[in-house]
Amino acid sequence: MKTIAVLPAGSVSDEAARHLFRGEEIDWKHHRLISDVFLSTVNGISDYSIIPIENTIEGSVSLHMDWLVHEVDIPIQAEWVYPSIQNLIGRQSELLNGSGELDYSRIKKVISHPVAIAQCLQFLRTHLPHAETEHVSSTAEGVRIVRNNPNAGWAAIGTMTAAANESLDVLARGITDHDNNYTRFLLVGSEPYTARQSDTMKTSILITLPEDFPGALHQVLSAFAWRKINLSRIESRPTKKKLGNYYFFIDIDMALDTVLLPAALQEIEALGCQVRILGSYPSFSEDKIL
Ligand SMILES: O=C(O)C(=O)C[C@]1(C(=O)O)C=C[C@@H](O)C=C1
Repeated sequence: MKTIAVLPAGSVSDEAARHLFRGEEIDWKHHRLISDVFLSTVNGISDYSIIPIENTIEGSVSLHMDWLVHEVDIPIQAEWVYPSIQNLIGRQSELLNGSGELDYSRIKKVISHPVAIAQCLQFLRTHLPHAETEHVSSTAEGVRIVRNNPNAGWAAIGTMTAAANESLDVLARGITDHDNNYTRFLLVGSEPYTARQSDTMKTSILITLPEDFPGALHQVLSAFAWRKINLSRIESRPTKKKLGNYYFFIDIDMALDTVLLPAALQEIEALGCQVRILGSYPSFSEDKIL
């Protein structure tokens, strides 16, 4: 049986993980903090960790990308997308006005993961402009805090699963700014993921450019372009070593052993760039796994 580390039960990560591994018997290790999710696999307690990496509305989850690059060295073994459906959760009985209707003005604080709050800004501006927001380590953690603090006038943003787990009410359903709100998740660990096959493979690499080499990025991109190698993402992040120094996180739409790719990477190394392979893995789009 595989052991998999993930954010708490009822988080979007937990729902997404159960979806990818449906039908399999898994020993789930739930952690409050994403750092502990990573470390569980680093320390050999889990076979894999589940990491949310990018969201339709909010973009890349920088903290998680930085952990993947700076703090740990575990390969990516799969990626998949899963819908992030957020709801306003609380205790309805505490929030009714004299006519027995839900009264948003009674909600003083909304607690959730910062990425989930960012996905629901229009709803918050429209219905809860007076409420303060508090960031916590997962949507499920926010729901747990609301459950533990009755009569405080607090609500959380989270999943229907978390509301059911904590016996709270769903005060408003589907409150994200856009309906097509998906999160891309990574499965990291030392063993390849073989439970499902995908006809789409990806390779993620990290490129550090040589200093004082005008046009280096242009030359790197040319190495892919003239071979007609498609890149699905390119993003710069600070190296954290010197102000103004960046590395480039690049997703390539092919497996590492595809004929053209090793030659492109050799060409890039010959320019004096450092290339780190973060993984070569199957990619599952929502219509393939839903
Ligand atoms: O807090 C959760 O439920 C998570 O799984 C984390 C996370 C994230 O880190 O982006 C994942 C997806 C959601 O859209 C919001 C938060």
